[in-house]
Amino acid sequence: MTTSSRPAYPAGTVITGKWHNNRFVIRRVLGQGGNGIVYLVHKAGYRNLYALKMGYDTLDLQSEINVLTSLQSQSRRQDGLKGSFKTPFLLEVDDFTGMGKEVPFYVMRYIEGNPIHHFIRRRGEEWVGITGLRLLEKLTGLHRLGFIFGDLKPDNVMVSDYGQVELIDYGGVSKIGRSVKQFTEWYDRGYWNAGSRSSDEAYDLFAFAVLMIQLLNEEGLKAACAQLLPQTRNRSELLNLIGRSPKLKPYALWLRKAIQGEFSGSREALAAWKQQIYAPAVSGRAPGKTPRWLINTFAFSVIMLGAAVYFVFFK
Ligand SMILES: Nc1ncnc2c1ncn2[C@@H]1O[C@H](COP(=O)(O)OP(=O)(O)OP(=O)(O)O)[C@@H](O)[C@H]1O
Repeated sequence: MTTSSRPAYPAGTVITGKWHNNRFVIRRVLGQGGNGIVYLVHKAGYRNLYALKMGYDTLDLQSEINVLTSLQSQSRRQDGLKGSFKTPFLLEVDDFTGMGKEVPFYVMRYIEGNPIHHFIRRRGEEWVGITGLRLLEKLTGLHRLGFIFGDLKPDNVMVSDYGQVELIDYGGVSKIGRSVKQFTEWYDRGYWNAGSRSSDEAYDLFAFAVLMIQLLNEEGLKAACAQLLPQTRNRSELLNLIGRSPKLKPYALWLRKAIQGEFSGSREALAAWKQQIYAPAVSGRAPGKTPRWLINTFAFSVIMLGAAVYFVFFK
């Protein structure tokens, strides 16, 4: 993420929308990136928490808003989509007059959690299989709507304490068939001279594979990037890395296919990932397969989360 330190509004500041007149009270800064500042807010008079993104540049934020609006209207039209693509992510779009100028902002669902690399560091590498699965499901949902995520990187993947995965920062989302809008070197197919920067499902799958390599062998990935010149960088470096890393072994078949662009699409890739992580672990031959206790723990966490939501909202 590009971090710039622009002045942020302090806690307690009330952001009043020019057009809808809704008032949002800032609690704290959640994060700051190249496109804007994201605040944790609550709507005045209510307890529910939201994330409010204030853009530096009207055009950049507007294109992000257009993508979110389009995603939302398409997911409403498509039946059969599960999970967060059915629950609205974008809640409000407005302008705010502050510090002598008009600033665009939008309000979205607050995603409570930690970026995936922090989550894995804290909870252990055996969580890679299951969080990877949840992330692939999100990407597949987006692909079904006709978009690719584009700028897939650990900072844009949040994982809750219950192991649920959410994508944030839709600034890099583009329609399938167009050019990739925003990318980050390591995860970019073009950076590895492994394909074009056109928006296809394989682009996201490539980035997903690099992200998995990073989660399980960051040092190896760093070394590969540091040693190579831009013109000598190529996918065989990644393939070698996959072959050399014992921790990547259980995922090697899948990762190779994604790096070589051999999946017909994300649905096939998702099915293959599922098969790989749910295959019975053969002691000594498949280190790192998602253990049965973890699958059960994850299922239990989801049930507990459902129960907690039920008691908070319906009791
Ligand atoms: N919906 C959300 N819920 C919780 N935290 C969020 C949410 N959206 C963004 N954040 C936090 O704010 C940070 C910056 O947000 P975001 O990545 O959208 O900004 P950006 O300017 O587009 O960043 P980049 O420079 O990576 O493109 C994120 O890394 C994350 O920590």
